[in-house]
Amino acid sequence: MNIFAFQAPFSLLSGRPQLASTVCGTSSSGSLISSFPGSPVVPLRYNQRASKDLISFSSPKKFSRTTVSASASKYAAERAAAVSAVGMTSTLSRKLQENFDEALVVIKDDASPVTVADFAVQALIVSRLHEQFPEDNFIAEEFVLDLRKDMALFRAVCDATGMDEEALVKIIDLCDFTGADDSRTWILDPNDGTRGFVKMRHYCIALGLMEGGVMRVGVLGCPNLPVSGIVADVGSQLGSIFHAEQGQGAYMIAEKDIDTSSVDPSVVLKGKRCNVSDVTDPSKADFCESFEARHSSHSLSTKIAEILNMNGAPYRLDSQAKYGCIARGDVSIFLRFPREGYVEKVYDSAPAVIVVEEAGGRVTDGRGQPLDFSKGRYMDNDDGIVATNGVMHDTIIEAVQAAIKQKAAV
Ligand SMILES: Nc1ncnc2c1ncn2[C@@H]1O[C@H](COP(=O)(O)OS(=O)(=O)O)[C@@H](OP(=O)(O)O)[C@H]1O
Ligand SMILES: [Mg+2]
Repeated sequence: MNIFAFQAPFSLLSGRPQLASTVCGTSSSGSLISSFPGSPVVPLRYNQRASKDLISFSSPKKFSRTTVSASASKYAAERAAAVSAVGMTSTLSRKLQENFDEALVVIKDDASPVTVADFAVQALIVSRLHEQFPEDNFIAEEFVLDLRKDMALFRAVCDATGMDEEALVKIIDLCDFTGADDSRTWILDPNDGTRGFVKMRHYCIALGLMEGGVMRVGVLGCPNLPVSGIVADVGSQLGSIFHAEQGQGAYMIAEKDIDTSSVDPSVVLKGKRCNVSDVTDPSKADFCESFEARHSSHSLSTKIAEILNMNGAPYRLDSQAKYGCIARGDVSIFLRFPREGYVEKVYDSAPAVIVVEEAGGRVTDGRGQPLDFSKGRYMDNDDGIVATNGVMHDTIIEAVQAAIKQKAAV
């Protein structure tokens, strides 16, 4: 199948599903639609690019680190490479979601789905970064083992990336670094929120660079997130890319404004500065959480909201797009409480944390302790994750602890 050959109609409204159960269905044209009861179904069309743009993505112009001007920040070359690669693959993911083929989904051992987009994005980003930064290490979500489970999927990933089978396996196999704290390691979730992706909701391409155990760069590509506001409406322009570098602030750029054929910082590193909200009273704050109740306890977050007199219903959306919404002040609080036994992976949050922090926010575990991404693929954190605009953080942590105690007492 040539994934670039046609552009299926596609619509999406994100929002607060628990206000009234969100209606999801399939339109006569085959596209998934979602809406709130009582409101009209509003078809939204993505900005679409010519297919030749997509195909040229795999061969960007090359810039070595020495091409960065003397005044550029320490990780400007890395940030530009990451923004360019995420911009390119955001557009590819959109095409793959528009032309989603449910026959090409493999179920992994943890019972979660993986798609052509997950593998294609991982392969394209890692091959670009490996070419530019050959000494760097990679931790990314997907493994060759799952790619080999379905030959049709394997071939579709080759088609989408333009890579042959051998090259594809080599690149995906690069992504299981288990080394030391002082290394330079790229951390990638190529399709954060695959369940959202297959259900035509939100997902995110989340990429970060860690050096010496500290996050230095973070980039979030959110193809279905409007460039302003969380909820897509008629005429919304979709495709928000967030990027941040340690000490340099956080920025948001519309996906369509990125020159993905370049990795020159002066060309690529553009956007609007992100600042977290200035809400100081939790009862006036909006919060967000996972769409999937299996990923984060909605009952605990409801209790926390009660303690804080937060009357507004939460925004529920998949992926690290939620952290982008905190960074640009759309919402002020993000709560995440996975079920007992779930082991947090670094790519679930590392790229996003630096984006929120550089926008002035705070991200900790549910006890208020910093998150540690330096121990390899898996994190030692059983306390959930709380992200806020900073000023309310201690108050929210107190409420989290109070809610956990109340729940335990029942
Ligand atoms: N079992 C389990 N428990 C808790 N959290 C989990 C689990 N599996 C995946 N995650 C989180 O799920 C989101 C995306 O993960 P993935 O990229 O693996 O995709 S998938 O949606 O699970 O298919 C992302 O969170 P949300 O998007 O907020 O739901 C991951 O951090
Ligand atoms: Mg993923």
